[in-house]
Amino acid sequence: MAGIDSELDGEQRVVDGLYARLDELRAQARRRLASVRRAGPSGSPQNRSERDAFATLYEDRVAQLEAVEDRLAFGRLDLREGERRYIGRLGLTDEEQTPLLTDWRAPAAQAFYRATAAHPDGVARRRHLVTAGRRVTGLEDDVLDVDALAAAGVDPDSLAGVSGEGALLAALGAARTGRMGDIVATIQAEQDAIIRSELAGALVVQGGPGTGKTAVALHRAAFLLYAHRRLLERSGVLLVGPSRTFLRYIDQVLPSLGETGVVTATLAELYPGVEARGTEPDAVAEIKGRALMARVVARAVRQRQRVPAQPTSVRIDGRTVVVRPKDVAGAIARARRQNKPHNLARVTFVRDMLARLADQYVQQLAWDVPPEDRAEIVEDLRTTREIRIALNLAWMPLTPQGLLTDLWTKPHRLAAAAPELSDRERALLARPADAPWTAADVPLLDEAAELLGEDDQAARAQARADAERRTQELEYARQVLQSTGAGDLVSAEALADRFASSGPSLTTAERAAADRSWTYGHVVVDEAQELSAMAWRALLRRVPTRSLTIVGDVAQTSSAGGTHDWEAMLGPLLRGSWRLAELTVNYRTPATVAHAARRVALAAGLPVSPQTSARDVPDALRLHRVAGGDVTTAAAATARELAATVGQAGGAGRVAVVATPAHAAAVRRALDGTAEDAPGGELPDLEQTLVVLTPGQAKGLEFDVVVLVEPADVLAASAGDLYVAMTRPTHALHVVHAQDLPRGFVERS
Ligand SMILES: Nc1ncnc2c1ncn2[C@@H]1O[C@H](COP(=O)(O)OP(=O)(O)OP(=O)(O)O)[C@@H](O)[C@H]1O
Repeated sequence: MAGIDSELDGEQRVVDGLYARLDELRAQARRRLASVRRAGPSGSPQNRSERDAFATLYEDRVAQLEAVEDRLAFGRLDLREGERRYIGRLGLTDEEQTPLLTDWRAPAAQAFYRATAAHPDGVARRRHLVTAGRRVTGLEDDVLDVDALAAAGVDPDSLAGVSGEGALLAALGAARTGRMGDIVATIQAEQDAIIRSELAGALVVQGGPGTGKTAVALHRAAFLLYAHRRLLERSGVLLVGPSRTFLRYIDQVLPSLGETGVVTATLAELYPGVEARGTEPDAVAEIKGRALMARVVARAVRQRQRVPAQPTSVRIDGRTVVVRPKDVAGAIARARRQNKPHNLARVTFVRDMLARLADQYVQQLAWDVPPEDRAEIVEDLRTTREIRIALNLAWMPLTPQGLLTDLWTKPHRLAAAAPELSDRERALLARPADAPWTAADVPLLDEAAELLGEDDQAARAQARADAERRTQELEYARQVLQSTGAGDLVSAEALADRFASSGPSLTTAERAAADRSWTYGHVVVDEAQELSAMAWRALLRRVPTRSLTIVGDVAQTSSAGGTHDWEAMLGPLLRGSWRLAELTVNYRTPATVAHAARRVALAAGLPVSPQTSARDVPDALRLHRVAGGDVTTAAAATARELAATVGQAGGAGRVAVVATPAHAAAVRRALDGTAEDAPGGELPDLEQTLVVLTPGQAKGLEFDVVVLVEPADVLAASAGDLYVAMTRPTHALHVVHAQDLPRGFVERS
């Protein structure tokens, strides 16, 4: 024991030293920030923008250093050659640039996650440091090379971790807080391989519930930003999640890993300027998500380029010009040959038609028209109302919203554009003109925007001017960095960005989120099985390099437009060019519950991935049959009781009731008397001890205890939903039911 105690003391001294250095760096960044702020609001505009840029820079640095307080250092590697390396949340060096702490993402840290006794990778011992605040409370050693340790004179008594819970099991059993935490101290080898997988190409990560897909996706984003900082800082990383609630659940993870610049969005938010608040039946969303809708939208656009049946004669200054169907057909054909988006090609069409009409006009004059007068004639024709109307009817300028509204509200337009759909399917798509946009409309708007284009002449001139200004700003930023010596904190590019945005300060993330045509350096998609073919098209447009991390589970699919087969969905879109990685260990759900969920999913025919559970918990599956009485009242009572015992001092411990929407509303009423202020609703607050959710809302989340209401009804809606609901708890699943349990729920002996 004395050996362990003195080891603990030794580690405490090291950790104290690391925190001291962290405090020093924080103080330094705060001092720099204060001195920039003290400079006051005077000076030339150039000075001011420089000062603002530095202020933001130091603010970011202070925030970053604050975010790494918890478990700053969590590991140590003793290499065979005798070197010792501490692993932590970020890299630290002393004033002489001697390394004190190695960033977990650095190549030098990789062995911490990967080395095994069979493949020690030069490591003699791996040590996990368990800390509470700044105190080292425990150690756990993996001896990978006994001989090397003995040769180095290590006292076997000083080896820790033979007793006590491992760092991983401690993390898995900890009470939940309603916010996802990082797993940086306990990343497992199969996860690490995915996190550090190369940037290029599309990587699909398939894994059952609780295998760490979300955790891995987030750590991978942080890793890629570290390993490819220059590239990704400018182009940005987009993280797509299934709902706002989910994005809120995970929003602490990246900052705790020192990264704040990732754009997060749901698919419904992907089209700037459109808030998709509407809801619609799954059957409607499914039709809108089909790949053939790309053809429908394209056809709808082409059908707005039309040759009139009759000529239109227009009198102008005593002469007659005729908009002839033959001319319109010729002008349409020429404009189409340009292969430009509709609104841009329209410019060619109009120019061509006006030239033809001007020819007619000139032929009626008794004299030769000089070129400068001809331009005037063209202008007169262009501004003549009847001609404008005739040309618009032939080639209408369109907005994506206008085009789509027309399709949903005018049955004849939809019938013409979508002959592939049945009458019943087209009837399903009909809706009133003032109905709000839905999430499934968003990819269609995006598709339309792509085909329609905008008249971008002004935008292109602006882009040229911006490029010129940028070159100057970059040069200036380089000079500033040279003279201030702040090059260790920021690149010239990042500083130039800050100069450029001295008005409202826009980061790469903000600019990317506001720009439909922004292309990201990397896109991470979570719960990717839910995306429809049209959603994928919209997403892939934002990452032309196809550098993607796609994580999901094809057994958990609940949306009708989603997929149960990665190859079927992604094969055609990525032309077969994607690689698959699988996660096989369930870190969340106790084995008993995981087995029950698996049996139910298999009985329902879902494509369940094989997995093993990292642990089991006694009494993890509890069945409550309600004989007489109401199942939702019984569920509310059970949940209230559990919340009282699960909620812990310090605020940890969470209970969720998961039920169909109708049952969820009833449970909420039973809990609080009114539906309005009951826990849950549209945007549930996951930090409450007790929350009521639908399976869709619970997707991707986890709780200490889950109360599942009437699984037969959940199954009737979607087998994927039941699988999701059953796999949310970290400790226990309580099932409250009046009907028989679905097949597979109870193991037959
Ligand atoms: N290596 C690890 N160390 C500690 N905890 C881990 C590790 N891997 C996963 N976990 C934990 O397991 C739980 C499940 O992880 P996560 O939510 O990422 O799984 P998932 O595969 O996305 O699940 P689902 O498909 O249900 O959404 C989380 O609490 C996560 O922190």
